[in-house]
Amino acid sequence: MNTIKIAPSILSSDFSCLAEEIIKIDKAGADLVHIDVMDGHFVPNLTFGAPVVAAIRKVTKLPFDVHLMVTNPQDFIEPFAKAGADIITVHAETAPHLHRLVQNIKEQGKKAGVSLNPSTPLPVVEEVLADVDMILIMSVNPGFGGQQFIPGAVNKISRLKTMLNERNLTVDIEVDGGINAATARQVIAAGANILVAGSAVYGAPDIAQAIKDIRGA
Ligand SMILES: O=C(CO)[C@@H](O)[C@H](O)COP(=O)(O)O
Ligand SMILES: [Fe+2]
Repeated sequence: MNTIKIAPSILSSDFSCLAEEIIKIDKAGADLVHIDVMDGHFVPNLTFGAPVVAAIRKVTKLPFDVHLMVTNPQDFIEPFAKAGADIITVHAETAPHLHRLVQNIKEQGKKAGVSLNPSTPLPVVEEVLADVDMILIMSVNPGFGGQQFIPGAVNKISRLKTMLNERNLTVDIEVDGGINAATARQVIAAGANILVAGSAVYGAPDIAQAIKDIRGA
């Protein structure tokens, strides 16, 4: 659990050459490809659908970390699973039947993640902690890349880590939004082990160095 994984978000990549942008992070040492799926409803933006994921599945063997920011995640689990997702994360705010959704993801043979917006309290996931593979703590309000890190995420990660330790559970803690070498240091110290970074990776002059700096923070 101590290995830090870096998941560059292709939201910050150049969509006109998406395949090359993914090959670039693969060669630069990324551990996962973070794919932000936005529906223009849960969040004010539109991004990728399952056909895009199926198309880019051909260009890399890196695991696909699909972050579903959609109002009706139950309709998208199977399409994204079939398209080649490895981890499927749903937002707790979109899911009155969160336990069922987590089971649906696992029935597809995929790892199940649950995400929390900055304003959503941790106890919302307490009852599914034993069922999930990953909790994604949002450190920005979802919808856009390039936003500023919300410092309250650090304490939230620490409290989640304590909840997991108390229950003797091994669950990945992913953090997403405003991650760079400086904020990475804080979230790693708090207990996060998967770090999403969009603009800090794709906006860097040397992508491999940026990944190295975040991992080593
Ligand atoms: O889910 C989201 C935004 O909603 C993220 O995955 C962003 O794409 C992260 O971008 P940076 O904050 O790292 O630029
Ligand atoms: Fe994301």
